[in-house]
Amino acid sequence: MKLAIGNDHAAVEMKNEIVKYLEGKGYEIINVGTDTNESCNYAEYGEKVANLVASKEADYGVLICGTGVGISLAANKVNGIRACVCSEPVTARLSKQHNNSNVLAFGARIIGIETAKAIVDGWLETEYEGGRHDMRVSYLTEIEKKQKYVEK
Ligand SMILES: O=C(CO)[C@H](O)[C@H](O)[C@H](O)COP(=O)(O)O
Repeated sequence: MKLAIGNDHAAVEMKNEIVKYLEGKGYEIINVGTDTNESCNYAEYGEKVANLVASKEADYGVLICGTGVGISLAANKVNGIRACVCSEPVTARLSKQHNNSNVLAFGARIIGIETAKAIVDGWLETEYEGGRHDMRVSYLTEIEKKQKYVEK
């Protein structure tokens, strides 16, 4: 399975640990950066990962910033992306099971590395359940198609 991973300056160290952890489990990683502690814009990295997932160049995406919020907001601007910020594994599992999330986000300034690993494991191990959730998830795509308020 191919995973795209991106982060801002707040999460370089945690990203590196998560990449090492996931590579050790056999996942193929596309690291879009950033790889320096220089202050940057989380939105660029959220966008890069989201585009890799939307284009199917990656199966899933993992995003880390200070809180997970800014970078997930950016990812959710890309059509087809369902990015969820999670600070514990139960929400991460349910975001896949019920919401078919395709991007996982969390905050390096909010959780520790062991919680981050548990979140990633729970999310990657869980399958989308389908059934009653299908029409709800499909409606998210319908919202994307109906957009008419374009901010200039
Ligand atoms: O987008 C965020 C807040 O939701 C992230 O936590 C960023 O990493 C954060 O805003 C960066 O803050 P900094 O003070 O510029 O390091």
